[in-house]
Amino acid sequence: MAKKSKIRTPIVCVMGHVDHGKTSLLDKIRGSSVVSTEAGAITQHIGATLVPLDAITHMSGALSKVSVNVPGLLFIDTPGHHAFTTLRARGGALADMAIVVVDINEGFRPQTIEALQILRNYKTPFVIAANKIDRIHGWRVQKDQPFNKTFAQQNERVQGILETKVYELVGKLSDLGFNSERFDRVSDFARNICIVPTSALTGEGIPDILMVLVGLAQRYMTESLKVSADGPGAGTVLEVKEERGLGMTLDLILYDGTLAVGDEIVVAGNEEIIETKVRSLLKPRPMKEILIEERFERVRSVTAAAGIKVAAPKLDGVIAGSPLRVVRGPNRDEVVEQVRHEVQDIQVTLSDLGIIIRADTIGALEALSKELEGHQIQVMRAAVGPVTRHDVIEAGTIKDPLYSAILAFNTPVLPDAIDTLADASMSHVSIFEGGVIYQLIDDYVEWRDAKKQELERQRFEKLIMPAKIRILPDCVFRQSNPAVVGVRVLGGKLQSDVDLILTNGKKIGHLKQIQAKNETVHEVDAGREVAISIEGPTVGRQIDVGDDLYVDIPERHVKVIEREMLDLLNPSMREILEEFTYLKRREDPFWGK
Ligand SMILES: Nc1nc2c(ncn2[C@@H]2O[C@H](COP(=O)(O)OP(=O)(O)OP(=O)(O)O)[C@@H](O)[C@H]2O)c(=O)[nH]1
Repeated sequence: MAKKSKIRTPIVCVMGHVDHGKTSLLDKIRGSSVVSTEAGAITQHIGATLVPLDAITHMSGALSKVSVNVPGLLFIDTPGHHAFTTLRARGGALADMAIVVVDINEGFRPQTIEALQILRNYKTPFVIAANKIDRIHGWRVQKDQPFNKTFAQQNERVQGILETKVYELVGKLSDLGFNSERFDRVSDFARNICIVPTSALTGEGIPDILMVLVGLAQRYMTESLKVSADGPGAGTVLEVKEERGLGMTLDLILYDGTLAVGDEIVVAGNEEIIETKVRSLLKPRPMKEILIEERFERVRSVTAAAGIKVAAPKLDGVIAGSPLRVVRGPNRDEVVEQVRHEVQDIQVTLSDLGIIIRADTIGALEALSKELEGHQIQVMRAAVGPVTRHDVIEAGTIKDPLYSAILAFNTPVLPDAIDTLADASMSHVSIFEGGVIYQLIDDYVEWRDAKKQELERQRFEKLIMPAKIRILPDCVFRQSNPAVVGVRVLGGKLQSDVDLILTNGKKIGHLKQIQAKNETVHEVDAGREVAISIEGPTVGRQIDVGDDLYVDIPERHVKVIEREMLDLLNPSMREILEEFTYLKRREDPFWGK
């Protein structure tokens, strides 16, 4: 089989909402190794599980008349979005394909939608496992059977429920812009996403989901899965671990070429690029040999795709998620440059003005930034690692307060950053933490919108509003210094601390205080009668009983009100504003424009 094709095993990641069955599905796939001897055995790799094609065809009862040259499937053992986004290969996702697990009884939940958005961003083919079909009331379990066999055994009512549930998923997917169908009705994988009803508990539908993945890989990925079997290896570091008797080791997923003992390799360290030589390659021992003292089995070389442990000198400081490349031939410098480039090349679009984002790995940062881009939220700085004091200070000095925020995805906030945040001068800065992208974004958007409203309200409060008043007869309480007179608010909203003019435009003085029923008030609406004190004029000279006065709104306030806040004015205020600007624009048509 390996000779027939130069196509490598596709790498698969399982995603989905909490408790919908990701781990159980992986366990079931792993546990299916108890297949008859003629089928290839499922083998445990480091950080991954290999299911050979023979085992898949055997399980599904599918005949090998379909010419398949995908050698099998390699499942990453860690399920979830985070594994998907964090594990990268050449700037894209390490996983070639994904299973999105959905509890058929619960339907789509936030993380299901998030998984789909991530897969769409990465353009990764995927299949939906409509899981927990055995929970449908009245379901008759047909252990480990392909879907069509078990479906045929169900009564009409149960079949009907399953159909309805599947169509609910089809509807949801359609809302999100995906065409989908139950897998056995799909003829064109390019047009439709396959929904495979499964039970991770009973194994029903598991053979089908494996077959659909093989089909997807076969049809759409054969180009990208081509490897030169003896070409230099390329992989992604899952973890850096110290192992007894071996020293520092790397758990690696090799996704291209081969890796052999004695190969020169290049990986990225915290501070620098590390060049070293493979001392040994280790695989987990099969379960049945568990009594043998040594936990690992040594191999001379591995070919992609595979999960393998690499022991080598100088591995201290290697970053999880780092690329690993084999140097073969004279291109050493080129390979070093490639590794350096891949680590530095964080594909995040940055703006001069925007929020600050932090994440635990390069891949996670990139995923977060892609989502933010989708929400049209600008990012000013993006970095791997915990939130620092410097981040808080930087967020505090951003000009637009709506961007004074830090999003920390799967990464902690350092104690001195928390201290700095507590400082009064940083009270306008917020940090949002979490392990779920959509939640982080929702939290930020909610905060931003509330802040925006608050700022608008404050601005509105500071603006001088239009008002027109008339000095009433028999209510002159004081002639001057200041003049105190009774007035009726003819229209608009009268506020204290404003300048007044006559209806001919002549400046009169400053309205200092408003008294309504012997109490000082800051503003009164149209129709009310109040006493006001005016600094400047003398009653009987500049003003008199029966005079109408306007509040003299400064030109720049008129600009803001007319451009942005007209909707917020009531009809009476709008009417007075029109009269007032008409008066002003008689002399200067562009006044306040
Ligand atoms: N009846 C039934 N129960 C299932 C099935 N799949 C998973 N479960 C149960 O659902 C629960 C959650 O399953 P997990 O596999 O832990 O779900 P998960 O998606 O990995 O959850 P997290 O790791 O917490 O995100 C467990 O109690 C499982 O036994 C299924 O197909 N049928």
